[in-house]
Amino acid sequence: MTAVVEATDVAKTYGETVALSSASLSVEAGEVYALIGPNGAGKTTLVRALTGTTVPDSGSVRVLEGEPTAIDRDRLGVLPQDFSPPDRLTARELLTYYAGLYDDPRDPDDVLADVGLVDASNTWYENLSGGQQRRACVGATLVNDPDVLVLDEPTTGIDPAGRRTIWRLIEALTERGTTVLLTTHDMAEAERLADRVGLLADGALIAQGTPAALVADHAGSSRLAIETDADPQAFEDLAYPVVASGESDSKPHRRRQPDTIVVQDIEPADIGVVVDYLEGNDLEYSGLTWAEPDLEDVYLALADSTERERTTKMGTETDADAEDAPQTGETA
Ligand SMILES: Nc1ncnc2c1ncn2[C@@H]1O[C@H](COP(=O)(O)OP(=O)(O)OP(=O)(O)O)[C@@H](O)[C@H]1O
Repeated sequence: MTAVVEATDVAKTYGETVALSSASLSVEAGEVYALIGPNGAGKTTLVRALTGTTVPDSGSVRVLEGEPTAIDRDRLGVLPQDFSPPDRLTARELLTYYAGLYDDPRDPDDVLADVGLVDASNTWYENLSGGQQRRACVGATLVNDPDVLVLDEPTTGIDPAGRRTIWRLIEALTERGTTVLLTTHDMAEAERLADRVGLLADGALIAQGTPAALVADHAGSSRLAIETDADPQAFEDLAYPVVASGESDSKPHRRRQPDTIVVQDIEPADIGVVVDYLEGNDLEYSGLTWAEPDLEDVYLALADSTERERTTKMGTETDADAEDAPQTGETA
């Protein structure tokens, strides 16, 4: 397989902020690779390094086997996160304008149809809804029928139906061999579209793999959530691991909701065992929900712990700063 998009040990610092510490990834021809990770993890910085709009402090990037700044622009489509086209162009004029930048562009009306904007084609960009604007921006990346598509949060702000339009579009493109690197906060999007997912946290790729492999390695087991006010100790004799996860005490302003007991490692065929246990022990419950682990669980297992470490560290630093700061009545 040929690496079409490649980052090797990319590092980038802004002042004291380490945006990327050492990030390496490789996207093969025809693959969809999704970068996920918390706000500020470095996703956009990596995308910018890969598309030549920022220069890494160290490490190397290659796109279509060349420097990002030297590649044939006809072959690349890039949607920056903050892409902001002129307000007083209609959706059609916008795509026509971008189509005019290429030697052999697609028909802008076909692209408008692809992104579901035919009915809004004569509306000024500034009067399109937020989701329609994002669709127009996605359309602008498609006018040159690129071989490589880099999309930084393509579906942010787009409604669920529109998101599916964009997903189907990306799927159709990949069927024709387009290579796609995208960033997203939508785990369903990553799970549906991506052949491989990379999880960035604090400037480093802490996990990469197919969604299925990441789920198998990091997401834990299938589980059954029981909505009940029963005492967690009442579940001690159940033959499965059980954890209590109640929020009602921490949100006293809300109407009291039942707490949740989560039974882990349980397959659907064994739900009856739990129901029998509940009934045999007179434990009242208002709902049962079984769930398979998914990419969101991977995210929560890996990124949440780095987020907690970061906030704990920030809290410690703030405490230390407060100790260093002059006390009331002291002079600096
Ligand atoms: N031009 C810049 N100047 C200063 N700091 C920057 C700049 N670009 C990014 N950063 C910082 O680098 C870190 C990584 O930012 P980046 O935008 O790459 O994160 P991200 O993962 O894309 O976040 P989000 O999910 O919120 O879009 C952040 O702390 C950000 O504030």
